[in-house]
Amino acid sequence: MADSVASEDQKFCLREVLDTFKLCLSENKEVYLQHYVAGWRGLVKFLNSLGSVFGFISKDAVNKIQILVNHLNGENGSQYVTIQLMVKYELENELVDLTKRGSHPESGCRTLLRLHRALRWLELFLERLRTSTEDSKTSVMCSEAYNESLAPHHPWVVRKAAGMAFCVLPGRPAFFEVMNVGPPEQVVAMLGEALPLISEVYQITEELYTQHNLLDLP
Ligand SMILES: CCCCCCCC/C=C\CCCCCCCC(=O)N[C@@H](COP(=O)(O)O)[C@H](O)/C=C/CCCCCCCCCCCCC
Repeated sequence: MADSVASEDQKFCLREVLDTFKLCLSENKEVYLQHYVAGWRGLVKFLNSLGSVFGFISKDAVNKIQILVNHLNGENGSQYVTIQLMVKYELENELVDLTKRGSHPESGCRTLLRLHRALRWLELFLERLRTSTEDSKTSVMCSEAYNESLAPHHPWVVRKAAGMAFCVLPGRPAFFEVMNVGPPEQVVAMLGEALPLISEVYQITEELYTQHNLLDLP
């Protein structure tokens, strides 16, 4: 019984991730960090269900999620409720390494930037998935999205490892099944619902980081 509860808990559900991203935005278009990291946690469940080849990616994502959770639960947690507050607080208190890595390797701003770039990958990948046909290859869609988003920020060795992992991605039918939504038409409909939300969260973060010149944090 305990086992089946645990495995249900670990099971990915696209609806859950969608709901979490809906909760991300406040009325004033601020991004709640708690829901942002919860969205990533949900996505990592998906990644984990694809097998150990993706372990190095999952590990990095979990590590970054944990850094942000530690900020949220820390003594200055109230400064991390939204990413807008986080940016203001960390910049005003000189808690961000702006030009080279130094004494703040785990700043919220730097850590979130890595996930923010990955969110762009997700947006591009899901859009390809949404408009794909039955015989489209997930590995191709995934690597195209990766090349347009994360790859320019990764060293050769990471790009190589990521490329090898993409090659073992399951085909579109199996992929849709893991999403745990229902038949392909429903998956496509739900992707259509999820994408504008993900895109809005991405755009708001992008504008905030642009305003503060934070898009190249080391
Ligand atoms: C809706 C369901 C379908 C899609 C579900 C996708 C699930 C994806 C879940 C998580 C994505 C992983 C997020 C990875 C964050 C990477 C952050 C990053 O860029 N880290 C690098 C830089 O960090 P620092 O060294 O500066 O601290 C780090 O070097 C990266 C290491 C690991 C490799 C990252 C490769 C990322 C590939 C993203 C595609 C994931 C493929 C998933 C396949 C569905």
